[in-house]
Amino acid sequence: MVYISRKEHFNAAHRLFNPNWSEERNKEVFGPCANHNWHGHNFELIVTVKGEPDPDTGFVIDLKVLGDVIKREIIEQLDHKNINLDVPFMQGKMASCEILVIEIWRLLDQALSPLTEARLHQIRLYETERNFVDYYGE
Ligand SMILES: Nc1nc2c(c(=O)[nH]1)N=C([C@H](O)[C@H](O)COP(=O)(O)OP(=O)(O)OP(=O)(O)O)CN2
Repeated sequence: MVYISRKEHFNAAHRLFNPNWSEERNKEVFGPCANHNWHGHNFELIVTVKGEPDPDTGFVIDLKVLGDVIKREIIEQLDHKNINLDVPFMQGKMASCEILVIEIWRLLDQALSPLTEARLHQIRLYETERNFVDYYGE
């Protein structure tokens, strides 16, 4: 089994805000990311798939295909967008990196399944240089 990864990048804005809470409660929980404090991040997205290398090509997956799928399904929807307002798959959801990575997995899994026998293994999403989340579809 070989694990192979592709890194992509997007810039997006968001705020952390629970509409069921008061502004005071939002401020208490989410601090400077809450309420009307819209702000942006330079996200790094690292997608790892796993599989056996094809004997004819030596590829688990063509990295060009993987990159194209990530760009089409994810980057085009998120880059230079407001995650809370502009991104259909995040409507009604909290714009945390945990929820974002779960939704990214769902979309990539759907898109990759018909194209390849390789399977998603891990998605790592950096929200800042120091804050990142890993998801394994569990
Ligand atoms: N569990 C989570 N906690 C936090 C999330 C999140 O998505 N899940 N998000 C944020 C903020 O959006 C952001 O990640 C934090 O920004 P910031 O404090 O500016 O992070 P930095 O690493 O750049 O800042 P330093 O404080 O200088 O390390 C908060 N929490």
